[in-house]
Amino acid sequence: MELFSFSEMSLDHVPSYASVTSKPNWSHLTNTVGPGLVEQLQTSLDLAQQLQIFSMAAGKVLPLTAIEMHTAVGVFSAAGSYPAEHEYRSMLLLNDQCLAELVYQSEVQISPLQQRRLLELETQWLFPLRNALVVTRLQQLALKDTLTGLGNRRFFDDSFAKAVQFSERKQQPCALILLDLDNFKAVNDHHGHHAGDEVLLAVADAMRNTLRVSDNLFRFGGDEFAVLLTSEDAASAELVAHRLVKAISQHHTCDKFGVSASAGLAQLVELEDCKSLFNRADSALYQAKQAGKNLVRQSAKTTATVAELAKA
Ligand SMILES: Nc1nc2c(ncn2[C@@H]2O[C@H](COP(=O)(O)OP(=O)(O)OP(=O)(O)O)[C@@H](O)[C@H]2O)c(=O)[nH]1
Repeated sequence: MELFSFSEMSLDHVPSYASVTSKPNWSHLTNTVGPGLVEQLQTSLDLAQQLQIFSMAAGKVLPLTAIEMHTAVGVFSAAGSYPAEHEYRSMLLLNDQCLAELVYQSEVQISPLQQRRLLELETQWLFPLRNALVVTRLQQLALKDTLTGLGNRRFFDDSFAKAVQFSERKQQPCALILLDLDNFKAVNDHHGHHAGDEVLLAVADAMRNTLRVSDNLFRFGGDEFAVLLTSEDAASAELVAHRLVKAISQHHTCDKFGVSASAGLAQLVELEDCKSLFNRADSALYQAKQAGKNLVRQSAKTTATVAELAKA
């Protein structure tokens, strides 16, 4: 069965948005396992928090070591989950749609009676879960570039500020790579906008395939992209930048249209702010373009450079 999918999600799929957000009538639901679960679940629209609330109730039915929830908007694990020998899977269905699949793990065999009691709990979760799924998906859509599915500029600004703050507090490395495609305008001019979009999708694919995690990839619009690296990933940022540039130029679609990418890289230095780090990566990108394109240039990682840029 298909997971509750938002792929073509518009609010038309939901009978009425009001019906999703307004309080449903719970009277038909059995509440034999413990009062208050529905109310507790309704206090949050955060999927991870709802899973946590649910897992506490489920833990009273039997000793569980893990609960994992698979949804169309991601996979979530209850805090402290660890694998065990016995597994039980259950689909959370609402109006013939699968909202989620739950995977329970336990050191002991899960009996039919316990399965039934878990089902009673799951039933109480259906409406709060659907609400949280809708909200999460809308939040995701607001932060994603519609063409490539990468994070958009808004998401970047937010993530960038958080990453810089985190790195300064923890004294950990943080690096920013800005990429701009080379000769992209010619694709639009000679082959049409559709071919241009195909190239942008290919670039996003090449970038995703190059990096371990893709939630730090962004498209600013046009042919500009950014990669935000923190902790140990930031230490190997130069290597990553070279890999990205190579992966883009070697992607068969980019190769077909003669498109490559130039990259500018900057590593955060002590007491530096977002603006300065961004400006240094941007200057390095400019240098890569000037030096002949399809290249990586790195901003000198010195506080003197930062001071000079701040003065400029
Ligand atoms: N197909 C497509 N084109 C876009 C999109 N957004 C912006 N563009 C086009 O992207 C092009 C960007 O132009 P430039 O960066 O100046 O072109 P370039 O040829 O890459 O220039 P260099 O960086 O000097 O190599 C313009 O032609 C825009 O119209 C989009 O979403 N889809």
